[in-house]
Parts: sequence; structure tokens; C-alpha cells
Amino acid sequence: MTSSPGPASSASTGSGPTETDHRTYDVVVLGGGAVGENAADRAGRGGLTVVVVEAELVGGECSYWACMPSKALLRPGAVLEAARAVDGAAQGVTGMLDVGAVLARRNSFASSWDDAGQVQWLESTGIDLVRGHARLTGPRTVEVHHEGQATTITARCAVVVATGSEPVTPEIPGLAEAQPWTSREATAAQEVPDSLVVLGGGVVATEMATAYADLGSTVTVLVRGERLLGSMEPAAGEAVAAGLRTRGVDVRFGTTPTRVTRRGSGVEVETEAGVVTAAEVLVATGRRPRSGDLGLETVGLEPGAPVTVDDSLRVAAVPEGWLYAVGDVTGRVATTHQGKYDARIAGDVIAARFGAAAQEEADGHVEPAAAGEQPAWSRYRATADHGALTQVVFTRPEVASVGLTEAAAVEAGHAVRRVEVPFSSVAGAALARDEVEGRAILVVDTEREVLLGATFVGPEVAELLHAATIAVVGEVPLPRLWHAVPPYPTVSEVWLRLLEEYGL
Ligand SMILES: Cc1cc2nc3c(=O)[nH]c(=O)nc-3n(C[C@H](O)[C@H](O)[C@H](O)COP(=O)(O)OP(=O)(O)OC[C@H]3O[C@@H](n4cnc5c(N)ncnc54)[C@H](O)[C@@H]3O)c2cc1C
Ligand SMILES: NC(=O)c1ccc[n+]([C@@H]2O[C@H](COP(=O)([O-])OP(=O)(O)OC[C@H]3O[C@@H](n4cnc5c(N)ncnc54)[C@H](O)[C@@H]3O)[C@@H](O)[C@H]2O)c1
Repeated sequence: MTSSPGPASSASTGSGPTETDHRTYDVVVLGGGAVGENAADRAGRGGLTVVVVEAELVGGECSYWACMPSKALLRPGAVLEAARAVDGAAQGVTGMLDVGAVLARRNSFASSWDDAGQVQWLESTGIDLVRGHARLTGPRTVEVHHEGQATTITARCAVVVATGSEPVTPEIPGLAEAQPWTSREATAAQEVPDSLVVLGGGVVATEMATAYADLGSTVTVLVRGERLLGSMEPAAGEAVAAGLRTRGVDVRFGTTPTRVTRRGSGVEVETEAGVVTAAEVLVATGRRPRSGDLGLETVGLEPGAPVTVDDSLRVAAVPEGWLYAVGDVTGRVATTHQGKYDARIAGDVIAARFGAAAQEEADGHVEPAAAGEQPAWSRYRATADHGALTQVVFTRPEVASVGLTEAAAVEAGHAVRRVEVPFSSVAGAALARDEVEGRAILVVDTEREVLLGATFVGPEVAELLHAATIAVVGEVPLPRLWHAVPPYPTVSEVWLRLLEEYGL
């Protein structure tokens, strides 16, 4: 163990990996996505030598094929629509989206799929990068293969798995052979197809249906179940379905394809209710942990399964506490911000157990800070993963949620009251756009009079969410929230309406 970040030991004399390259670091992070980067950064700040192993682009899915490019595709349509929603401004907005400019701006937000900037950031933090596909070969040992060469890396302290997730393609006859789009093609496309069939009713399906409708595609969404955004409040899915239909999207519920065939310049999607043809088909039916080819079996774990962790992000099933996992691969969270939260905690736990501070404590015979179970809301325990997850769906209307839905709260055994108000009761919302739509929902624990969850559905509600998150995480009693006065005339006055509706 070294006491400060710096060059780690290496058996290699050359500058790059060779066939006999063997390196040793305090911490080895498998996967350089946004989440892995954060774990590496926090461990490094704690005085440990760290290497990140990355098979594709440093920055991962979020930077190049997920959050950033998808939001860049969605934003221009949202801005145009916001202007059109206000009389006086609407008259000044007479044109359509400039599709070429939208795609060019998206390219820029995806750094043109070049990770030089993120590599530079790694270098600036003193974290080393090894490119290639990593596999565990046993406790604390990783082998990396890249362009015919192998590097063996030994971790003195910890290995962190941060390899993300990959899309699932359902077993529909002909679908795989039809070479469907996944979220990668949808977020990176350089041309807009005339028409698009989307399979799925979750976040990717609704966001990409919105984006491609904005860009001029004729979009059909085939949903297996009876609602969109099934894990959120039902009102969210209903509003998003209505919003998509208003924008010309054909949303069909209770529809599962029976066969998909690519013919000439398009695809035919057969369903029990008839055939849908389109230029492309996008599969947006969920993701699975990217853990199938990671050597998990060498340390007693199941390849392909989520890498299950405890609240310190440690893989408890592996003895001696050297294996950690963060991000999508854990099956615990599926957003960048929640993955990064876990990564900050994992990095801090590792630094506290093995870093310079831990050394000082151990020398003084004091128990290292992150050993053992930590109290709720400790910086070494991912408490927010249970009951305070946040998410924004960038559809129109937007959906922003934190914590438990009413159904989840009831199922968890809480005494619950649902409080709901329309944005039409808020002066600031009427100023923001001429036709006010949307609603705010609170889920209140009536025994403790604190919030268990909140959902906002409406235009540009994303920025309203953090106040709710603070109330949930801070377990702020509603009578105290009464003293948090929202300015007039802002949309945040919806908080006042909600508390009045509750009876304060
Ligand atoms: C279309 C879309 C839009 C999204 N939009 C949002 C959003 O707006 N906001 C949000 O919070 N979340 C969003 N998400 C979710 C978000 O992208 C993920 O939660 C996030 O990328 C997970 O980060 P991660 O670091 O765990 O995994 P990834 O970003 O997948 O990173 C994992 C990295 O590990 C590397 N890797 C994998 N296996 C190996 C190996 N064996 N050896 C070496 N390297 C390996 C990969 O190449 C990759 O770079 C979106 C997802 C999709 C699909
Ligand atoms: N704004 C954001 O935060 C954002 C945006 C996009 C994606 N993401 C994350 O990425 C993850 C993946 O998104 P997603 O939309 O692919 O998954 P999802 O789990 O949100 O939705 C999957 C959808 O596919 C349906 N489905 C599943 N199997 C099917 C089958 N065999 N046939 C037909 N339909 C089927 C489900 O019923 C559901 O409607 C999500 O967990 C989400 O958190 C986040």
C-alpha cells in the first residue's frame, strides 16, 4: 500500500503494455464510465494508487450513447415548444427544427465519440489508464487483453467492478437478424429515418420516441403492457402517452411483435393486430448487467448476474472484502447520478479502509473509519439507494420523481396519504405558458408527517425536483416545510398548494 497517489509498481520496462507486463496498484477499477471514474477519483483522493481499465471509450455509455447525446437530441424540440407555448413569442417562432444543426450539436455533446478530453481528466488526477477488456483471474488479480497483448494487474487493496449494462433484445422471431437499433444507434444516428417503430414503454422508448418525432420521423411505439413508465406514478405514464399522441406518435398498448423482418430499405413488424412497417426498429426493452465476460466465476460469483453489493458497495459474497461494485452492473441503480453517488461512497470507503488516513488510524490502533456497518446517512453507507432514488424523464411533459410511489409506499407498509394538485393552481405556471398542464404528487408518511416520495409531471419540471429530494433525504417534517416560502410568481409555488392541500 502506498501513502500517496503516484506511479505504481510495474514489471514492464516499456511505455505501453507488453506481453509480459505486470503492474500493481492499490485499487483497480474495471470500467471507465462516469461511475467508474468517480470511484477512481475518490479512492485516489484518499491517497491510493489507482488504475482504470477501459475496453471502449473513457466516459462510458452516458457520455457517448446515453444521457448526453439523448438529452442533446431532446433539448431543441423542448425549447421550440416552450417558445410556442407563450403568445407573443409564438408568433416569432415560425420555422421548424434545423435537423442538421440538432445532430451537429449532439455530435459535439458526444465529443464526436472521442475520449481525449476524459483521458486528459484522468491524467490530471494522477489515475492511470489501461485500455482493453478486463477479466478477473482470481482474488485481487485482473488480466487485460488489448490488441493481442496482455497485462496482468494486481490490486493490493481493492477491485471495483464498474462495467455498466447492455441492452436486452427480446426473443422475437427475426428480431436479432433484422439488425434493430439499440439505444446506441438511436443516440448516435447521423441521419433521421422517415419512420421508426419503438419496442418498449420505458424511459428509453419514451425519450427516443419524443426525440425522433421532433426530428420528423413518423413514430410508432409498441408497448407490451398497458402503461408507459411502469415503475413511476401511473399519472406520469398517462401524461407522457397523451403528450406523445399530441405530437403525432402512434402509441399502441398491449402489443407484442410476433415476427420482425428486414426487407429492402425497411422493417416489417408483425403483431396480432396487423403489420407495422418502418425504416428502422428500435429495441428499448431494458438492460442487463455487463458481467458475462468478466471472470466472475474465478471468485465464486455468477457470470451475467448483477454484482450484488451491500450498502458500502462491497460484494459481501466474496471473502476478505476486496471486491466492490458500482453503477448499472450492480442491478441496484440504473442512472448516472445514482451510480456516481454510490461510486463516491465506494471510493471513500476504500480510501478509509486502505488509504493514508486508515494507515494513521491503524498505527494508532484506532479502528479504520469504514470498517463494519455504518449508521444510516453516514458518508460510508449508500442510504439514498433505499427510498430516495431520483430520476428525470426528459419527455414532454417531463417527469421528475424521488423516493417511493404511492403503491411502493403502501407495499412497504407505510401509513400513506397521497396529495395531488394541478399546476393550473399556480400563478407562476400560468405565466410560464398559456395552456398550463401537469400535476404534482406527494406521498406522505402520515405517522411521521414526512415525505416518502414526490412526482412532478409537466413542462420543465426537472429543476423542481431537488427541493423534494432535500425534503425526502432530510426527512423534513411537513409543518417545518410550511416555513420554506416559495417566491411569487414562480412554478415552485406548487409546494405551497401541496401543503395547503395536505391541510396546513
Ligand atoms: C439512451 C439512454 C439514456 C440515458 N439517459 C440518462 C440520463 O439522462 N440520466 C441518467 O442519469 N442516466 C441515463 N441513462 C442511464 C446511464 O447511461 C447509466 O446509468 C450509466 O451510463 C451507468 O454508468 P456505468 O459507469 O455504471 O456504466 P457505463 O456507462 O456503461 O460504463 C461502463 C464502462 O465499462 C466498460 N467495460 C465494460 N466491460 C468492461 C471490461 N470487461 N473491461 C474493461 N472495460 C469494460 C465499458 O466500455 C464502459 O465504458 C441513460 C441510459 C440510456 C441507455
Ligand atoms: N432520463 C434517464 O434517467 C434515463 C433515460 C434513459 C434510460 N435510462 C435508464 O436506462 C435503463 C434502461 O432503459 P429502458 O427504457 O431500456 O428500460 P426500462 O426498464 O425503463 O423499460 C423497459 C420497457 O420494455 C418493456 N419490455 C421488457 N421486456 C419486453 C419484451 N420482451 N417485449 C416487449 N416489451 C418489453 C418493459 O415493459 C418496459 O416498458 C433504465 O433503467 C433507465 O433508468 C435513464
